[in-house]
Amino acid sequence: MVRLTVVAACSLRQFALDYEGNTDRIIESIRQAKAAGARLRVGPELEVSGYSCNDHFLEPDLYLHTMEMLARILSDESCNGILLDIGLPVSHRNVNYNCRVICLDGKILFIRPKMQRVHADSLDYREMRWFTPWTRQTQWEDFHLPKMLQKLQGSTHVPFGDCVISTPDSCFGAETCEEMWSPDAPHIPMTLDGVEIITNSSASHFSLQKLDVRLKLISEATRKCGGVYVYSNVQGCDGERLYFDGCAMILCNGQVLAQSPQFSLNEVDVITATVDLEEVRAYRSSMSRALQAAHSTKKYHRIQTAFELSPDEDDLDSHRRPTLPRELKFHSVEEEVALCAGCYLWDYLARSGSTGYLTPLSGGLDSCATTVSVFSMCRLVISAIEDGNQSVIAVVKRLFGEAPLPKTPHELCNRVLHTIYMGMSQQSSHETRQRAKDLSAAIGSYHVNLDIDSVYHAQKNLVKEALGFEAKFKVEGGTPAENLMLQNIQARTRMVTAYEFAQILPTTRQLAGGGGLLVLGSANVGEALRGYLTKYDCSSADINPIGSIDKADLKRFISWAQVHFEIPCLDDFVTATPTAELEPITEDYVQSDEADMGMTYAELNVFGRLRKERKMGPLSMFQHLVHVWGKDQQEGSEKQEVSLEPAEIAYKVKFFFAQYAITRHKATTLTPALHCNDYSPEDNRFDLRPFLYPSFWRSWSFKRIDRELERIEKARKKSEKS
Ligand SMILES: Nc1ncnc2c1ncn2[C@@H]1O[C@H](COP(=O)(O)OP(=O)(O)OC[C@H]2O[C@@H]([n+]3cccc(C(=O)O)c3)[C@H](O)[C@@H]2O)[C@@H](O)[C@H]1O
Ligand SMILES: Nc1ncnc2c1ncn2[C@@H]1O[C@H](COP(=O)(O)OP(=O)(O)OP(=O)(O)O)[C@@H](O)[C@H]1O
Ligand SMILES: NC(=O)CC[C@H](N)C(=O)O
Repeated sequence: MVRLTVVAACSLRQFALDYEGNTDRIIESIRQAKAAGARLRVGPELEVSGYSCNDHFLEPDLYLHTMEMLARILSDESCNGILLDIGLPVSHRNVNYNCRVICLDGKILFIRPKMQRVHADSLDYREMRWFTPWTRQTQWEDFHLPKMLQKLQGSTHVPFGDCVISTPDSCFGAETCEEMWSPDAPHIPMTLDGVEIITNSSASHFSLQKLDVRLKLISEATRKCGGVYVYSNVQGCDGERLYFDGCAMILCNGQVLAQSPQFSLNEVDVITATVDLEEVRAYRSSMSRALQAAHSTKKYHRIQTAFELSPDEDDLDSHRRPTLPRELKFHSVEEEVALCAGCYLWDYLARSGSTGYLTPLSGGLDSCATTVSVFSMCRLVISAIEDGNQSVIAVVKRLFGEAPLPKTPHELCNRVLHTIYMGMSQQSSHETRQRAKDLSAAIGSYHVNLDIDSVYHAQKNLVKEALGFEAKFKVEGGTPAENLMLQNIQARTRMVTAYEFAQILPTTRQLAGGGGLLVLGSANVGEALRGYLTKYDCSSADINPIGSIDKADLKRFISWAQVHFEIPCLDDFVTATPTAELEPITEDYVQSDEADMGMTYAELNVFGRLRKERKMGPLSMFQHLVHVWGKDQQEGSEKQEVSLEPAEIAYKVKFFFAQYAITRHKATTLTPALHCNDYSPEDNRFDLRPFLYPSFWRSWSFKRIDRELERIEKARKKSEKS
């Protein structure tokens, strides 16, 4: 026996506060879902307002406008004939909720608010600041419709609460994003109460290799409970540092049936799958499950509708077949960096209305990675143009004016990307200057090669003239203060010069589109964590596509791009020693990042993850690393490359925390960075900490490390004696 139904999940390129654009995309997705024969369409979380409205969620205007947009969808007859699960914020009895409105044929069936304890509120989410969770499981009450909806509804109230929908042939229930991630996930009591289809409306951000976790959670849910899972997500940059990586999915009993692209420039991606509800019933028919279901006390109020999910005529339709399981498509870290940064940069360019980008290109790996991210964007855009993507074409037309549309990524790159090398005769090597030139030539960017010596000397002379003091570099016998001042003149001059050229280049090149260029930053996550950057230098920019990515991943990305983007000169960037080139190069001295920082990029990665993701203070980090990096590694454990004495580890941990505390103030002014890693130290959104610390050297936690070190060394001596 079969009972077939077609369900649809969407990835929509929503944009915070773009009410009309968002509604257009919702209606288009409904149209596409219907055209594919779907009986149920699920959209992303808060799709009408956009997810990242932040404190706008506290404004009554927003609730008015989302209701106006809902009225537009309900009164659009082309949206009839399909069950709709739409995400929007709703104010109920003066309390704001993050809701799903379930509708059919121009009427609301019920409103389901996001539930107790499972509002997204960690890392980069702040939902509890704007929304109140619905705390009463399986309970509901009447929602008083605003006047504009009363007419359409033909009544004044609809149910509001933790209910499910019962159709003549099945039952579906909604959980919202984070709810699935929680140990108390609603899909468990729902499925034990006979709900066969779970819809999930998400705004789930991208971070490297996270898709695997997401998929595991959904497949676990349906493998354990049986059932169909229809997962929808936002796509693109909706106005914040987060990139939402789409990838709508439909699963049945733990197997993937359909997946939309994880990285695409499409406005609307709709996927559908034909599922056999009888397979769900058969999967669930075990005594153990039946006993648990019988014991479950959570019984959901069922909102009845006469609308069938699997009309008989569909089963008789000889064309309709259940969708076969498939493997989910995953990308490697390198591909993820290329695609995510490329898509994000395109959204930023398109939505900011800017004319293009400018990258200060130093010949080092980081600014190379930022530059190649823009080239990746150009590749994605050209392929979207070839696919006839109208929204992309409209933006490219704005950028090209009367000129014909570009045919290659290089042509597009020449129009939108400007690279600028700002050398100093004594400090800049021929190699870095040449690498910058070579990369620009390989990707087609508009390149400027200049020297900033005259500005540097003018600045330096201010001190000489005003104070009668001639500052010297360390290698010339200067003090650390002099050395720093001279380095920072260069670093900050580069920032001013970058903005100057970003402002004027579109005029000198007579570019269409108006306005200036956006300046891109390229400080990586390790440098930000260690504070190895000059405050308000060229690391200060408008947006930083690589700010939450570590050096090792950037290296992998560039090595990958060398092959896949066919840019042979990238090899030179990967093999070069990272250097700031702020101090004069002499016969026996070349400035090096890792020597300056007193730690390696690899160590910074470890410290960063332990500090943020594993929530370790100095003492726990020391204790943990003694196990991981220590000489006495556990038998049977994977042998680590590092093998250090406890005293060396104690020193490294202390040194890291001491430097971190001294330079933490720089995190307050970091350029907004595309979020790719959950250990990003950008304190503006992800990592809320003080920026004025007492000295760690005299701290109680460091004294505790000393005491612990003493204990370890005593224990070791004792065991050596015996
Ligand atoms: N607690 C506090 N709260 C708020 N602000 C505080 C502060 N302490 C210092 N400051 C401010 O911060 C300033 C010190 O920071 P900053 O000016 O960055 O100076 P600083 O960190 O001392 O030096 C920058 C270092 O970054 C290195 N570097 C590495 C790689 C690249 C680049 C580059 O520029 O390309 C530079 C450069 O070699 C140098 O060693 C102080 O002069 C003061 O204005
Ligand atoms: N000679 C230069 N010409 C143009 N831009 C520069 C130059 N030196 C530094 N910059 C810019 O300033 C930023 C910070 O400088 P820094 O020396 O810290 O580089 P970095 O973070 O090590 O990056 P990279 O690996 O690109 O050199 C660089 O990412 C780059 O954008
Ligand atoms: N909007 C949400 O509830 C998202 C939270 C969830 N942890 C995620 O990253 O997907």
